[in-house]
Amino acid sequence: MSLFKKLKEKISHQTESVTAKFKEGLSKTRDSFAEKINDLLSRYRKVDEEFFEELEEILIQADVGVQTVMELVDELKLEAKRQKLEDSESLKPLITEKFVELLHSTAGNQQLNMASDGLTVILFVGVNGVGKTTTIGKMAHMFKNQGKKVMLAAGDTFRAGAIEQLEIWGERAGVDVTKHQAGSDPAAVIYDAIQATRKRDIDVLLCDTAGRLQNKVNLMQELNKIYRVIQREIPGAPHETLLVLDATTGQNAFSQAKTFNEATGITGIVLTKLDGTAKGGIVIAISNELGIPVKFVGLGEKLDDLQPFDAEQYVYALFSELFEERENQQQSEQ
Ligand SMILES: Nc1nc2c(ncn2[C@@H]2O[C@H](COP(=O)(O)OP(=O)(O)OP(=O)(O)O)[C@@H](O)[C@H]2O)c(=O)[nH]1
Repeated sequence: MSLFKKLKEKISHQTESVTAKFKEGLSKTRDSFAEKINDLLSRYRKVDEEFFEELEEILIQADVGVQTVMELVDELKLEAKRQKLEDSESLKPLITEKFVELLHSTAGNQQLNMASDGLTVILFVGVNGVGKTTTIGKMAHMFKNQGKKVMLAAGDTFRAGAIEQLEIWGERAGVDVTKHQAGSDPAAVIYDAIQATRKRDIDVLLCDTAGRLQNKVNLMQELNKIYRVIQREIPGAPHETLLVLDATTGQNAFSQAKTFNEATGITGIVLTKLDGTAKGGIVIAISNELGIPVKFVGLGEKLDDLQPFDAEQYVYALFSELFEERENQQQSEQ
């Protein structure tokens, strides 16, 4: 069975709408990526050093990350040699396979860690403008659809407008928001929110925080205080600390991830605005080079555009047209 068919089979257990979302959300990346790879394949019948160099270039341009690209291409070269693959066409399934392999081996556990009993607390960190508030709103909607009772805590008391913005998302998702006045202590907001969850039998508490990267010491102190409050109230919490990163910022996302990871232990990444970039290869670079799993991706602005990250769906969305087109072409030539 061709790799493409295997991939298709693997994702067939999911609903078509998820496949469609990934395809639509990754259309910019696919368009530039697929076009370049198609062009490469048509120019090189036989693979040689130059072919691999050009492939490296394409992957780096898609923000896959230099270190990851080197690893990937070295493995491809070795595997091509081992399997005695010489024509470029036969290398294509191998490229896809390596992408999936890499994502599986480095991405770690993509499932959200939820409390086995009682309240699950999820902390969101990240700089302003990355889509943190939007992500919290989308996630509230997702949990609500799963039948869970959700509450939001307006822990970004620093940025003007952040509390109101969270309230708007709370309304949209139909969930309550615990808030204090702007400028108040974020740890106190989160403490109050935890007390409120007890009265209202809440399953999941999603906590916003301020993203003041300019001052790492402040950031650390603030987050540590929040942690202490949460841990004292709910043993084992927070169950997740999710770093929200904007895919369109490319390499900037890396430095943010490094700083936040030093300031606090990140358990997962939410990569937003993947639909807004042609450089969607950043997912691979982030999971491979930072060793932190990408747990969710933002594929659009609507409430249901936040999707659990799925390596197969991602690779299928990037490569399916390329495969389908080529397979159809080959069939019509036969
Ligand atoms: N296309 C697209 N837009 C997104 C996505 N996620 C967020 N956005 C948009 O990004 C913009 C910023 O998002 P916000 O959540 O308002 O960001 P913010 O409030 O500055 O973020 P924080 O300060 O991090 O809370 C908004 O216009 C969102 O609609 C996504 O996955 N795709």
